[in-house]
Amino acid sequence: MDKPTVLNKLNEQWEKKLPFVLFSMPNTTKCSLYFQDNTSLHTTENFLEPGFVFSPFHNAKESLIIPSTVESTLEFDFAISDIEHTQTPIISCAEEKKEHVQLVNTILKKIKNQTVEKVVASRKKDIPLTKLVITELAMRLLQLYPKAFRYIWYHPDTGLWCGASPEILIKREGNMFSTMALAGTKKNINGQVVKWSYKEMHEQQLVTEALVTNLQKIVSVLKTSKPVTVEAGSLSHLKTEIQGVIKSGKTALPKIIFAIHPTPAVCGTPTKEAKNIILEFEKYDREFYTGFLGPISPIEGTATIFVNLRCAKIENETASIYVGGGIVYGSIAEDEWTETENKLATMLKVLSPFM
Ligand SMILES: C=C(O[C@H]1C=CC=C(C(=O)O)[C@@H]1O)C(=O)O
Repeated sequence: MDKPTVLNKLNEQWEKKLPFVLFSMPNTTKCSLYFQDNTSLHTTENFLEPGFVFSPFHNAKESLIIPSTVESTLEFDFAISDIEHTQTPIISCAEEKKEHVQLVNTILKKIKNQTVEKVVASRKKDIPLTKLVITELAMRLLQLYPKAFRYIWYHPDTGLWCGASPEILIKREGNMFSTMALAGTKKNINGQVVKWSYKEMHEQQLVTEALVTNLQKIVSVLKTSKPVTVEAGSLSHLKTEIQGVIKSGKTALPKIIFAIHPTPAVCGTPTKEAKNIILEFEKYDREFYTGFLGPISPIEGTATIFVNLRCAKIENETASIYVGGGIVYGSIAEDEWTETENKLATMLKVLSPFM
């Protein structure tokens, strides 16, 4: 299908307030659009039906799905052309900073008295938009972050979500799977090699350990790489790749997902205690941020599911951008605030023409 036809369909769905999801896999220039001609809200528990699943951070047992059939799928190829790389100044808000610093300090107290070892503290930043052109949003997202998993999801019951995620939760093909432990954040400075501190390496190591421990129950072979530095937009992270073979090829995808979700890259460790702290002390509902999403292939046992990071929700001419960071012993509240400010840049760059 050609690009104008697919973008016209995207526009039509958006104008008529009908559900759709547009996405592109990392390092590809192929873009898919799944759409519905009614506003039914579909859910899935077994992830067997082909489509695009969308799950919240909390209470993710029932995932939303936009089913994909031949009739309800369009695809096009695009070029990574020059796009205006606007740098949007971040307008720091003293009140928001105070709140986030308070949250980080509360978590640091919990770490000190050994209730938890790590908690991911997050917040949302609301930005008024003047106008939103859905096709332009799509093309900016696709072209600005070619290495990320890029998506726009819309359903009248959830509102519009979009993002450029650097993190795979699970990639499965038959009984082979891979995942990654992604944590630690530094802002890229031209020409400088990133140096990681002990605190950042420890913060990332906790994610690797939790993934390995939780996966050991359902896999027969498990291989982990050495941590390496990877770029995600204007940031760098530490990443360990984990690959393996699932004990029984028939193990259902949700079983694998729920063995690891939510990982300490988005929640903390131990999981239950970290999640309770998040639900009690974060002053907002994460909804789909730090949930998971991605396409389930019609080929049984094949799916790539991502973590919903570097994302925003757009509703009533306001974009809410979601950002967070891992807190461990030795974290400094002021630095954690700066890290979340730096993470805002990913979606601010996409949204800048609409602000
Ligand atoms: C929770 C987020 O990032 C996670 C992924 C990479 C690095 C992270 C960190 O350095 O804390 C976070 O664990 C976010 O971007 O909102």
